[in-house]
Amino acid sequence: MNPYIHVGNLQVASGLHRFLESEVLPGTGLSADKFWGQLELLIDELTPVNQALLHKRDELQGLLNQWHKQHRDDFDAETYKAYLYQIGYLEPEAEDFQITTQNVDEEIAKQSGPQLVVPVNNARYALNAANSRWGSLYDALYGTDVIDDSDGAERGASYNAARGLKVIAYGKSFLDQAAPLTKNSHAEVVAYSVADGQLQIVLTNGEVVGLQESALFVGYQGSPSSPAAVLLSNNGLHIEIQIDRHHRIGQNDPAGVKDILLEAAITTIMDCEDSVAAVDAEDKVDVYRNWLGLMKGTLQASFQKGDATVTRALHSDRSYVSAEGKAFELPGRSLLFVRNVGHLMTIDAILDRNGNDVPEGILDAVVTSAIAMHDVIGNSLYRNSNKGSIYIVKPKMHGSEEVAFANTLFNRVEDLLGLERHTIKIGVMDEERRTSLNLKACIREVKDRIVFINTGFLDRTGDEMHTSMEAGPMIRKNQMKSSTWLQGYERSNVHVGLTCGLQGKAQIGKGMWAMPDLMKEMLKQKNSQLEAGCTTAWVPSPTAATLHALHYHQVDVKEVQAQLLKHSASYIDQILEIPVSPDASWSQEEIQQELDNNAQGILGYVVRWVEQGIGCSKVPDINNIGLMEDRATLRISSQHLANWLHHGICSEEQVIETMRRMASIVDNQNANDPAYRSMSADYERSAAFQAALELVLQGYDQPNGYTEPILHRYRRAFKTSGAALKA
Ligand SMILES: CC(=O)SCCNC(=O)CCNC(=O)[C@H](O)C(C)(C)COP(=O)(O)OP(=O)(O)OC[C@H]1O[C@@H](n2cnc3c(N)ncnc32)[C@H](O)[C@@H]1OP(=O)(O)O
Ligand SMILES: O=CC(=O)O
Ligand SMILES: [Mg+2]
Repeated sequence: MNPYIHVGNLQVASGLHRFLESEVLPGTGLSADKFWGQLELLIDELTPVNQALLHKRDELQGLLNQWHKQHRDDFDAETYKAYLYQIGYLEPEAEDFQITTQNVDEEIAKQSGPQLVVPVNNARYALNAANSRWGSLYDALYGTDVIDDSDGAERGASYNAARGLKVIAYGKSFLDQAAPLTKNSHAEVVAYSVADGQLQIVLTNGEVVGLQESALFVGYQGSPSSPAAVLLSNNGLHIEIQIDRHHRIGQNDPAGVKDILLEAAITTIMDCEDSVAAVDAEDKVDVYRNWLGLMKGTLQASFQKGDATVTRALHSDRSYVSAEGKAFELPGRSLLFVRNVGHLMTIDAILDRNGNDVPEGILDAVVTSAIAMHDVIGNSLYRNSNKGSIYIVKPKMHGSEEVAFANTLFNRVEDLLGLERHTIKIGVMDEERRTSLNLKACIREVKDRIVFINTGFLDRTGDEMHTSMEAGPMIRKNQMKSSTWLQGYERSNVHVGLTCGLQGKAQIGKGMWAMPDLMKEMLKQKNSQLEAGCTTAWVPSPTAATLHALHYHQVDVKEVQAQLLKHSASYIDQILEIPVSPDASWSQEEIQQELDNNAQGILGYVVRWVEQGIGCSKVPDINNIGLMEDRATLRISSQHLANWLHHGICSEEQVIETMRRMASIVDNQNANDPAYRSMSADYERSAAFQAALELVLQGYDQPNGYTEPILHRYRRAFKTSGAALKA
């Protein structure tokens, strides 16, 4: 436990105090005295506002519970809607406006491409993510199920040439789609060269051809007659054809192509929130220190990979010669956002004048912005924002008052740090029902600093269930994605974003692909997000970013948005359609299957969260498909069980029996992890098991169905008593 240092009326955990005074503030031009003094004022003034907003959430939830209880047998959509207006849950339609955000980097304002999310406290992954601006298409194809195993093309311990041939064929057909030749195929090319500013391409039959659209050729590396790389640009994303006739792949390729490098994760979210388990000052400093390393460009991670020790650092920019013969560079790294936590939690890293924990969202805003000042003022080995902006993603806000509060907080942080107004930009997660319904009013509150809206459909599904908990038993989890409310929410988000003028100025983002191993399926499905008008969509890994980049070569998002802008619509009625089952007529087998699946996901995730401090895990579902689980997916599973329990679809005994049975399965799944503690050995003494059970049995009472309060409590207890429990 960190002892506290008294600064003014604040008490600051000594580890955090040391970190701020000796690592963050030096080089920013800020004096520690001024920093602490201003922080105290900010905490004094904004904490009560934050608390009042949380109080309003509870009040509204209470009113909704009551209304649904009274109208179970006579639900009427119009009466319901009128009531939502009456209690202020639905806000009056905001007047038309256009956002006016300035100094937004091209990656956000102009380029459409994948957005990667990564737990920032994992330096190895965070660096990998930052470097995922470019990804090897050949590696991404070879290593995933996009290439099938038939005809001797399985993945094995060593390179399989049969699989390699399929990869190369896929890569060349991608080039034919993104940058077609005037004749024939990239598969028939024997040489790429540059002459008179044009790409010249020699085919196997000796014919010299060019690109159908010659402007797609934008540069090269090496000599014009025998380039080491040919750089193309399509739909605003770059493609680098890498040539090396001595390389083990290039030597067997007629044109010497060894790889196709794709511009992939254009932006990355360094996550302090749902993929991270940070419950005290010590954890928060770990989170912040990696963000500092990224903002100063100094972060490194050393780890064992096979027999080798790898040291990973940030990549530098990439150098090319343009078609006209001028040297130029392209960014080597993804543009970084940082996701702060929401308004809900407090943390004892700092105690206020009354000795109370401070709101964690306030702490995050101050510290992550102070850290990002190193980038803004040029204290960094590499530049993140060329426009001098700080990009913060703010999650889990409910309605426009809460967004206005985030705006006030960011104003205050700018004043504290001496930054120009609106240096701190905001990405608004549209992931709570009250925000989806009032999105226009929400955007209006931050119209001078907004740089994205994003449909976080996972949290949003959790909120959907909790908000309407009393309306009845919810449909099964896997039916949610095709339900009316969710379709309406996705469409509405794009529509509202476009009408508020986000195109060309800010991202309209869509949610996570949560099946990290099913890349073939992702390639089939995830282009639909672009066809629905988003400029970016979330991926869980660098490999997924590289593969998802293919979609942006297929779909011209600008064109899609131009078409969508021609239509006006309101989706409120669709969003308000509550996903309760009309008859709840599931068989006992179906019910048990749903319980098993939810319980397995909850336990598999919670056990690593509570006992190992891992905030994002790949957990097999009952069909053995590895799912990305984070706090948002936990919110869904726990709320779903809580809802069925509340409505008597299952009993408490059945939940406990299911959880116990699934705990054994999860134990077996983790059998090879030496740090793992069995849950089934002693359910009563297993902190993870008890936390998982409480998330369900007490799920009804959790604020908005959030999982943080229970997770934090158990993790903190485990951190102090864990050693004893392990013995
Ligand atoms: C609802 C929401 O809020 S979604 C947003 C929160 N979710 C996320 O941030 C998801 C982030 N993704 C992850 O944490 C991981 O991909 C997981 C937990 C899903 C799977 O992790 P693992 O089981 O370790 O993945 P796997 O073994 O397949 O791959 C590991 C490799 O991929 C890399 N990797 C995986 N995910 C990421 C990532 N998000 N960013 C960077 N690198 C990554 C690792 O660096 C590692 O490569 P290395 O050995 O070269 O370092
Ligand atoms: O944060 C993303 C979500 O889906 O929730
Ligand atoms: Mg979320």
